[in-house]
Amino acid sequence: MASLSASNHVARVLSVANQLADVDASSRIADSWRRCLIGHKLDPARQGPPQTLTEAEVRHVAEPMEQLIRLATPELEDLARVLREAGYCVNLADPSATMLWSRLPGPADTEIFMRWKVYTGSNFSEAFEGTNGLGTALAERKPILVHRDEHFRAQWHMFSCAVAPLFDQAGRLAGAVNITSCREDLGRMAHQLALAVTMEATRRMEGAIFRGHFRNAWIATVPGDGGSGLLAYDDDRRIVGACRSARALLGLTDGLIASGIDLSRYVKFDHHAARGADGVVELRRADGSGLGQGHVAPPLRARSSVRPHAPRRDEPVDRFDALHRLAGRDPGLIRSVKRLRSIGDHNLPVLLHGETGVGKDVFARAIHAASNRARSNYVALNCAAMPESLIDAELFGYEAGAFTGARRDGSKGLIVQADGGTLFLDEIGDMPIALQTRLLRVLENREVWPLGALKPVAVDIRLISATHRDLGRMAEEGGFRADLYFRLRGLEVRLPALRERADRDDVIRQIAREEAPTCRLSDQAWSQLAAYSYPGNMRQLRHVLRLAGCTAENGVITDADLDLPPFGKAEPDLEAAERATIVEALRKHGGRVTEAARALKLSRATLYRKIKLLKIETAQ
Ligand SMILES: Nc1ncnc2c1ncn2[C@@H]1O[C@H](COP(=O)(O)OP(=O)(O)OP(=O)(O)O)[C@@H](O)[C@H]1O
Repeated sequence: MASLSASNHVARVLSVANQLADVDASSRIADSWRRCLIGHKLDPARQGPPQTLTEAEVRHVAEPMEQLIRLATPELEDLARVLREAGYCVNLADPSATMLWSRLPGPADTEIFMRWKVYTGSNFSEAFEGTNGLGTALAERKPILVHRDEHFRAQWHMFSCAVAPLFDQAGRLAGAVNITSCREDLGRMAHQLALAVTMEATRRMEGAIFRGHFRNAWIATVPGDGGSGLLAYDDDRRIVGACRSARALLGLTDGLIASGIDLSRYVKFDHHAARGADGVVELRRADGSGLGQGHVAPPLRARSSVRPHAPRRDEPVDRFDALHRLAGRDPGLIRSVKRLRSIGDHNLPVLLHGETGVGKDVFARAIHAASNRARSNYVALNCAAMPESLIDAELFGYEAGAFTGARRDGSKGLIVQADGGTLFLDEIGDMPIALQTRLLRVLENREVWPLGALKPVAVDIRLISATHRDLGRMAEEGGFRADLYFRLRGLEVRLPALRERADRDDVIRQIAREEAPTCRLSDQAWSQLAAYSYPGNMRQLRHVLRLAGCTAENGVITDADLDLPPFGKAEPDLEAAERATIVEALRKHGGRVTEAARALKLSRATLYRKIKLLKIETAQ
């Protein structure tokens, strides 16, 4: 098909979509153009790059697919090697058409992919970019070639994309494999061949993903017209998994698989022969009719006795993942997580310090999840929210009839409930002095005396406490027991206010995605969000964006949708202002103290002194 000028292309798209002309575009392309014009209300003449995520955002999006990507990578690398010479770039995208893995071809072709952002992080969903290989294959869940001016937007006409959707071990759409070329010398036929190669490679990826997922099960390969299917079954010959083809071939559903249905109801073969050297077997249906020659492979655990032990790389997942996610790219927080990691499973108390809404509770939960106590209780109490007598009873417990109004059978108390796990005491600075003394005794003796009890109860707890107050100063001034303060701060972690975070923009983007996933931010809205000081920190940002997501029109959050009340103008806080200025200067200069000092017109030594005095976290 000859390349058309942009305006001709627009006229052509309009006539196809309005069914005024019978054009030479295939019916799938014409259907997609109609979806783009009428359903997504896209303009074929619009120009501009695709939406692209930052590195941190890509990491966040890719996280749930980490195991799948790892299992598919060897095949993806092979495909990229085979197609590199022909100038194709190769990408793996998630179901929303965001590229999460890419290999660019040689230097001659790479520049154009970079210029047009055909790389990791870019999103090619049909709803944004119009008809294109990735977006359309994912919308239709079918392989497709979108050749040059079959693209909806004229700006993509230099590219040809061939894409095969990728299905996971349960037959669900997990993403798609894309190959894109901008070589003018390659015609449609060449791209059709490359699409066939890509579809084959994608089937092998699906096999690797299935086998990796069901590595502890027996795997039967069942021949079929539309490609062979994979069935996983356990030692009792109950089906535990089936790939998309096997489901279609044998009529298996999630419900049947979840019920642990017998393999013999679907496939029969000689199990003794299946354990032979090559695992090749004759397969029959339950009614005795032949299915053809198949293959059975034993579980990996069985194979590991004859093979060198294969590393189980798809085993979970770093316990510290949640903490790393919360730390984002803030250097101070990253250092704190490193320190937490280095103390390992030692039962060191942690004191979290930070303003309201910075995430002290979620951070405490993440510390618990990263510890060897993760499977035991996490028990939390907010000391500011209760009167002294109630904290006493809640925390330390009491015997039956210990006081008027007590529960008839007494109460174990939160400390005992947290035995073996973690106790989180929020707003510890508000704990009355008498209770501080009792708590100190618990920490020193590792036992609790419930009110009215005749003997103590031994406990093993990890204590995490949190405060927005300056406990050190309170201890100096007698408002908090100094010995308890030192006991609590085995490790002190300062959670910065949102306005101080070096990765503030990342956090705003991430929370916008979570709270208003179908909206985008206008430039003015973005400027306001980035400049605001957030007295309520993450909690406030979440609320603001949640509300904005509800009021936004046409999927765009504007500044009018943002409820950001003026803050901090009434009482100038000189220390906070100085702190904020220094933090901002450090942020601007990538945490480099010398450069920040120069910008602030201070000597390096003075800046260091102020950093120490104001307890500012730096990357150095
Ligand atoms: N790093 C983060 N990224 C995104 N959201 C976060 C982050 N940290 C906290 N939040 C969100 O901010 C809100 C407040 O968090 P949390 O309750 O842990 O704060 P807090 O410091 O304990 O507040 P308070 O001192 O008022 O009890 C929650 O909705 C939480 O999910």
